[in-house]
Amino acid sequence: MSRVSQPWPPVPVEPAEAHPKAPPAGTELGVHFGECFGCGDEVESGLHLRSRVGEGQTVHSKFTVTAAHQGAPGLAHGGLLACAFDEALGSTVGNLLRRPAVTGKLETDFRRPVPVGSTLYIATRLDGIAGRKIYVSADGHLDAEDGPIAVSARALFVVVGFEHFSNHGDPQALEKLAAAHEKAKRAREQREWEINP
Ligand SMILES: CCCCCCCCCCCC(=O)SCCNC(=O)CCNC(=O)[C@H](O)C(C)(C)COP(=O)(O)OP(=O)(O)OC[C@H]1O[C@@H](n2cnc3c(N)ncnc32)[C@H](O)[C@@H]1OP(=O)(O)O
Repeated sequence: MSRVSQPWPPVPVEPAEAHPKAPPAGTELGVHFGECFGCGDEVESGLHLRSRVGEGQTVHSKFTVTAAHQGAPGLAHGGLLACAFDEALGSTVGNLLRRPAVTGKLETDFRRPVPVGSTLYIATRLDGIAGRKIYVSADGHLDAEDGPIAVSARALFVVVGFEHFSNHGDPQALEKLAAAHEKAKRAREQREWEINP
């Protein structure tokens, strides 16, 4: 099997313009759900991936590989690395486009082993949109933003209605999440009012 990839995006696309209310470059993106394996701070063995908006249609994420993420002794599990990319790519789509979307297809190229203790710096870019289909890709650099590429990924996200999550997920958890977001929004508005009434 050759490493030569198919053209990307695989179909003609429109440029993926960030939503007018997308967070600007430099913004640290918070945890979108505390119990998320990718970013949640309530999951002890999770990835605790952290992301920052970059210039253009990009997001920079990073996570440190721990013993809980091993496949072979001392090395990150490939599926775990794919999970990190799913999170980084999904966070890029959600935050920059502000449209609910789920992963339809995720393709990974594992180029170098990723040892426990190393940090993967994942640079993600929006590649284009075709109707409900959003194409996005990323490179994971080992131990520095300009380190060697250890893993690359390309994905198709498909825009869905919010009912996707209420019909198929846990409605009670969704309500809890919505209430937490509302509380955070009110606190932010209150802070802004105190600074600049
Ligand atoms: C601030 C917030 C932060 C938010 C931060 C969030 C970070 C979390 C990141 C984690 C994200 C996840 O893991 S999400 C969880 C993993 N993913 C899932 O559970 C998705 C499960 N799959 C599905 O529910 C469904 O198959 C869908 C929704 C993907 C598609 O179903 P559908 O709605 O019926 O639409 P369908 O017509 O089939 O597909 C729409 C178009 O996409 C194409 N398409 C669909 N799947 C594929 C595919 N695998 N490969 C090629 N093409 C595909 C179809 O051909 C079609 O093209 P055309 O005919 O239009 O040309």
